[in-house]
Amino acid sequence: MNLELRDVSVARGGQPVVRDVTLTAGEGRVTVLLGPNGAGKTTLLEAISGVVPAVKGEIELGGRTLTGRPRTRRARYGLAHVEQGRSVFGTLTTRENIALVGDPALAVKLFPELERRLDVRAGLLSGGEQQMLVLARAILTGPAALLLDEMSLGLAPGIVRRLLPVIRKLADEGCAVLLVEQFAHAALALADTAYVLAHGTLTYGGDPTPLRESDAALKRAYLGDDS
Ligand SMILES: Nc1ncnc2c1ncn2[C@@H]1O[C@H](COP(=O)(O)OP(=O)(O)OP(=O)(O)O)[C@@H](O)[C@H]1O
Repeated sequence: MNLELRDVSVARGGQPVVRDVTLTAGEGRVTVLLGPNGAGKTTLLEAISGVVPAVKGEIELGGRTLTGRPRTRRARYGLAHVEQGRSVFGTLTTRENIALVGDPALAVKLFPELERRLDVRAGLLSGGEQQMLVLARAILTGPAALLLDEMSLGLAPGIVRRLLPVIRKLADEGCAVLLVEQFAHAALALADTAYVLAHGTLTYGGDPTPLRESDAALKRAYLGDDS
């Protein structure tokens, strides 16, 4: 299913933060959303999953309207959102955290590293292990579209390299992945489509190749300068 946004605007504290964003995260594709701090990336993902309302525009998943629906309904339609901050149930074990949504053996298939940590309290896992746990849980819900918000925050690049192939495989199996990522180069290496958000508006959308090949093009998009 495609995730489609048309002319979406979002406000925070009464101030417009995202303006008239039109984008598609296609089925079976990794779509990356880049942009400087404070550009509105997190806010846009939150509007898609229903954490905050959109003040304007349409959001659809597989042709079904998400706009105006409660979060639970959006999840039933197949949308999953991994928010910033690696929220695990710290006092439950890794196994218990996974069992809330699915079979721990399937999570271990995705991330064999979790096997020897299954009976450890999730709060005691490393940041990288917690992120694997959070990602595995989201994948086990079988999402049609997955929003990922800065999974790599505070993680070593090696761990990020470990997570990205799992995301690629998920997309190859048909999921529409929309990835917000601060490691622009790592994200672009994976991307089928790239968007750049600067000051709340899109400054780039389409083939990631020019951004991959030219730091100057990437910088121009980040600055919102299309001269
Ligand atoms: N809960 C909130 N209340 C009021 N303003 C907010 C709130 N959350 C974010 N903002 C403001 O909205 C703007 C966009 O923030 P947002 O977190 O969406 O950007 P971002 O691109 O995800 O940045 P970062 O990479 O730093 O997370 C910023 O100016 C921020 O200060």
